[in-house]
Amino acid sequence: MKLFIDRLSKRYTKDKYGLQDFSLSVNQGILGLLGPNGAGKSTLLKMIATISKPTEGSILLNDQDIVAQPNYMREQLGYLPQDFGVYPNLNAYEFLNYIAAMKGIGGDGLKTRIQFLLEGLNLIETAKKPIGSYSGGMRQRVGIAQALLNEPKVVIFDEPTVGLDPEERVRFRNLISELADKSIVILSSHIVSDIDTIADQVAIMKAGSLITMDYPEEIIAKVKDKVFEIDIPKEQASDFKEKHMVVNTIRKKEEVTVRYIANESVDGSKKAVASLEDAYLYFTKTN
Ligand SMILES: Nc1ncnc2c1ncn2[C@@H]1O[C@H](COP(=O)(O)OP(=O)(O)OP(=O)(O)O)[C@@H](O)[C@H]1O
Repeated sequence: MKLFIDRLSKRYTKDKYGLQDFSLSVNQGILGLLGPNGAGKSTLLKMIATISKPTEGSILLNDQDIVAQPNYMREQLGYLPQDFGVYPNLNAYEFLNYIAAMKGIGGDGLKTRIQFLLEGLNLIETAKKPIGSYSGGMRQRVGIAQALLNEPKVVIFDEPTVGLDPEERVRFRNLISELADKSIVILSSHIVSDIDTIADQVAIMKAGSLITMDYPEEIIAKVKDKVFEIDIPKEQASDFKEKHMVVNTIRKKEEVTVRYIANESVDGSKKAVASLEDAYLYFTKTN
């Protein structure tokens, strides 16, 4: 599988671009798309999912132009949109069978597949109750299940972990890791911890553009000499925050430990081991 995106742009109004001049190439595995609100993640994912058309540029799946031939993508696609809607009166079995019918999936394997997904997503116990009675996290898991019904070769999840508790996140990760051996999986989030343990590669976006894309360890390496920690009196913390790019502060009894990013450290600081969170902040705040 190979997805190739070349100079893709989406213009919403005369001078409003949701995405501009965006290029990337991915093969099998998990790509984590990170970016703050409004970065253009959903705009990009909708175009890859053939829900919306680019203003400029091309998207090729295995060298096939999917803007001109969206069915080539649709046949192989599993998509969880950000605003996933459900039919509240259907239970999970009925809903998944309905989606399967819409997608033209049937045959002997369907029942087993639905059972496998409901088990993998911890939905078996509630699967016979109407979806309208589910919590937000449970609905999200039904959304994940519907995207995986057809054993897709391209899986697109727009903010999949919204509403999932830590245990469900682990289940989700396990399910996705298995998929990624054979498929291209693209996940978006604005929360670094949702992405960092699962993604093979990470793309950081901001204001409709790709800032950087690489293996997580390579992205972290780019900030490895720029992350520091310093203990300062509590009353100096807000002044320090104004002058430096602060990642977080840990309050102690008398003082606070401030983690910050800078090209040169302040006297009294010690170097910290950089994380993807640090790199994300660095790339989205300085570029
Ligand atoms: N239908 C639309 N019409 C006009 N502008 C839009 C439309 N959809 C998105 N935008 C704008 O395009 C930009 C990118 O939005 P997009 O939803 O792709 O970002 P995002 O990274 O997915 O953000 P979020 O995490 O908040 O969903 C934003 O400035 C947004 O306001």
